Amino acid sequence: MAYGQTGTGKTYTLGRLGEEDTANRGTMVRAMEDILAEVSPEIDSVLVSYLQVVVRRSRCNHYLSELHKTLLDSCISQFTATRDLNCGLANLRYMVA
Ligand SMILES: Nc1ncnc2c1ncn2[C@@H]1O[C@H](COP(=O)(O)OP(=O)(O)OP(=O)(O)O)[C@@H](O)[C@H]1O
Repeated sequence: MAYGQTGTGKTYTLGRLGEEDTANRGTMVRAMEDILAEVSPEIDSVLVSYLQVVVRRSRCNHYLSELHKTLLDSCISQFTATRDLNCGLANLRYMVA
């Protein structure tokens, strides 16, 4: 999990692929590597979901508690879900105006 102001390095820390040097891989990519090393394609299936929360105003605590309530109530309809059909990655995006 990463949180912070825009441009502070969340994607850099979590998502770098490290295509030229594996030492540069991000945390999320390393975790996926470990998981995929343990699965058998014949018998296992792996589902990946990704939740992105965008808070546009400065009253973060108010919106984060709203999000917490939403998650507890399982109001999934408030999320915009997109799915990359090529890789199966689900991107759940919760927008707070
Ligand atoms: N530790 C770091 N070393 C070098 N460059 C960095 C580092 N962290 C971030 N950057 C660079 O800073 C820029 C912004 O980083 P990044 O896109 O990861 O931010 P972010 O928090 O994910 O932003 P947003 O919330 O807008 O998606 C990128 O060009 C990234 O390469």
